[in-house]
Amino acid sequence: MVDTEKFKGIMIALYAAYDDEGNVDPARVRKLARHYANKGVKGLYVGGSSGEGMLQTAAERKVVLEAVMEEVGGELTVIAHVGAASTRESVELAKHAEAAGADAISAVPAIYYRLSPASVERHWQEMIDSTSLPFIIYHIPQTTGFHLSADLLTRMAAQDKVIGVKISSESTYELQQFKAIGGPDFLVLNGPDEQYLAGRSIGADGGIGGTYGVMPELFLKLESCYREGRMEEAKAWQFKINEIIKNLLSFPSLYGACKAVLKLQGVECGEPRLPLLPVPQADLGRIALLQKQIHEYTGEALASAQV
Ligand SMILES: CC(=O)N[C@@H]([C@@H](O)[C@H](O)[C@H](O)CO)[C@@H](O)CC(=O)C(=O)O
Repeated sequence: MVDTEKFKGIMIALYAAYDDEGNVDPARVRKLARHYANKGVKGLYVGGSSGEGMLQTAAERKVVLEAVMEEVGGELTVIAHVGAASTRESVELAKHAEAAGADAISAVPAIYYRLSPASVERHWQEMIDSTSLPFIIYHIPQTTGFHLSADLLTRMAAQDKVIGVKISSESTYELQQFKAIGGPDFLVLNGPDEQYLAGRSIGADGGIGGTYGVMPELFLKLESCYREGRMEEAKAWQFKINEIIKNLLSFPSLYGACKAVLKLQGVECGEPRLPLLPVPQADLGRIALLQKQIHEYTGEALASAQV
């Protein structure tokens, strides 16, 4: 039986970190991972959507995971997203994740081809069978086009190694249904950061999110209010977070905006890889204003923690 406690809480979907020429930069990856370890988050989700795993070669993805493990392995929970277009590459990455010491692997159904449930099941099963690591399904139908059915989830969740699902679809009803299918010990991790509180309230055990990375203190605060039953306060923090997210989503790419904000926080991880667009020069003033707002809210969150 896998102890799932270490997967519950605030898990950052780690951004990709590149040098100024756009190459994966292990030193910047380590600095980014350390930045979050120092903030007190539960763990990192490496190589997912925010991590641009789908835009990197398998060799690059291995370098990223190794850098993360060297910096925070054993200190933070590390989930390696190993999903790739082919099952072969996903299995290669899964085996590498086990050798590197990751705590779990996770994968999207696959990309580009329209796949049948049988095909996705086989794809995931090959990864699951290739290691002794726990497996977390990554359900993100708006990007993969594959909708995880109750039937398939039921079959997957029946396996001991399949410990949970990260659900990035926007339906909290679906989240609640997934929890009901998996049962109380099956992890359900909230994907839409805008609905963290709604997801938690309806059964999520924690969350994995991309925007957590520019405001971890606010999500940690929201989580602690929720745990302590201070729902009105939790709601107020979720609303503040949503102001920031709405703003982040107004830039040409979310990840470009997040990285530009992070740079102002003193952590450089380059621009996103094309086709994800960086922030245009003309929009840098808006990024500065956004960072100012995050800074103010973070100050409030930290001050209220001391009361
Ligand atoms: C569709 C999507 O990218 N969803 C994000 C959210 O963090 C999302 O960026 C946020 O809710 C803003 O819309 C995460 O669920 C994805 C994620 O955790 C990842 O980067 O792997």
